[in-house]
Amino acid sequence: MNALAATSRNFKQAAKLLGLDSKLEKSLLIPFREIKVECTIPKDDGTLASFVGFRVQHDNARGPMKGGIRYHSEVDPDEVNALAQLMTWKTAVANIPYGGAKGGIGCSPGDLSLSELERLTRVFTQKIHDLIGVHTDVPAPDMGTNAQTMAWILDEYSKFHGYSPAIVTGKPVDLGGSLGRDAATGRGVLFATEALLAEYGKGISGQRFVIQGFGNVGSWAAQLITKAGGKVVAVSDVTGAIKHSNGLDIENLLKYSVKNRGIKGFSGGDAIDSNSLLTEDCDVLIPAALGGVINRENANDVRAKFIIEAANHPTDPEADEILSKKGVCILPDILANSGGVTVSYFEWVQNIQGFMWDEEKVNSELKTYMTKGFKHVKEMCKTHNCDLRMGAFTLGVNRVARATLLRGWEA
Ligand SMILES: NC(=O)C1=CN([C@@H]2O[C@H](COP(=O)(O)OP(=O)(O)OC[C@H]3O[C@@H](n4cnc5c(N)ncnc54)[C@H](OP(=O)(O)O)[C@@H]3O)[C@@H](O)[C@H]2O)C=CC1
Ligand SMILES: O=C(O)CCC(=O)C(=O)O
Repeated sequence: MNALAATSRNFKQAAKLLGLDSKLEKSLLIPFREIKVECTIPKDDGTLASFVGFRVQHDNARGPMKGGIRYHSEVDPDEVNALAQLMTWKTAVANIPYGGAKGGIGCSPGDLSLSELERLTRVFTQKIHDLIGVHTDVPAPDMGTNAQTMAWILDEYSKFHGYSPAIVTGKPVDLGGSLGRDAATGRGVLFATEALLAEYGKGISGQRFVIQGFGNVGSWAAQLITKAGGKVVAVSDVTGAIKHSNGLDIENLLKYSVKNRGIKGFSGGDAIDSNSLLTEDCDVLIPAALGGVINRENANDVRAKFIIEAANHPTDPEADEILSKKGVCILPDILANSGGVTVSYFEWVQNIQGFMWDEEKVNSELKTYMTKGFKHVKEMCKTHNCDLRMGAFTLGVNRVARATLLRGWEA
């Protein structure tokens, strides 16, 4: 099932549980605005290359639309639409004053030089600058983009609108980025996992983790889990997968992967088939890369007891059903990975206030938001007698529906 069909299916199930009016349901599902732009750049060798960029602004009932920008070969309009919708429910679950958006460019960032990436980012920003804004739509990093990408967007946007640090979050600290934003999604994953495991009388310490993806989210999650006493027994990235049943040396693996642009060839573990990573023996599985990776093909073989969705939409609804029958507990993306957008909100607040928080304050506020989010989701599970995914969806959708109704429909 594609990402849009899967996300819309979860939304509709939540709307049914909430008894939403059918017209309101339809209006919440349809995006506010879908933008598609053509971006042509001269490559370093002088030839021209064309790319298609997207920004889907899904909903703004609760505040400015917010969400990352992805650079990946598989970016397509349906996927961006689904990811934008997920942002709407995620910001509502986190209870931060935002709506949802997502963007992306269909490209392979690894095949572009730094100057080509800069040109592409600047052209994309030129094409969308009048449709984003500090109080309308605020981009951030996602797969294939990072603080440097945000710095280029900030610079290009500021040429049209005057210096505007709050136009993006996840930017370098030297340009007004927040301390702690880089680690925030991984740290939020740690806090959410702690909250979930505590319900089962368990802690991070002694649990065995498998992590798919060793980029921003996966590598921070691995470092923080290790620091908290967890054992990361297998990890993968695009170059390969590696396993060590006594726990990988994450610090060294990180150094190795930065130096070698991937984990392939790391000598501190055994190389395994990337396809088998998700079905490795472990207590907690953390997908932190692409969507749709846990599906009907492999769900029956998953051996983890808990799945923490650090990636967006890693689990297909068909897999959800299979895993639920197997008794696997899934902490859904719109709660599990909401630490990133939560600290993005802190960054935006700091930019607007013109005041910088120290890292301790950022991390402790993040813990408060993640813990509250988990508690509110559990309350919805109790009210609607549903699993954590539906608990999160009903919480998010209900908050957005209430804001929409309060704002009214008068033209
Ligand atoms: N960044 C953030 O703050 C947030 C991100 N997310 C979600 O988390 C996920 C990861 O994002 P992020 O860490 O930022 O992205 P990055 O681009 O930093 O990292 C992505 C990682 O996934 C790896 N990867 C890509 N394809 C595969 C594959 N087929 N198998 C195994 N690994 C693969 C990449 O490998 P390689 O580097 O070798 O290409 C890389 O290690 C995405 O789903 C994103 O939407 C959610 C909330 C916030
Ligand atoms: O930090 C943000 O604004 C958005 C992060 C994001 O894209 C996500 O949570 O999926």
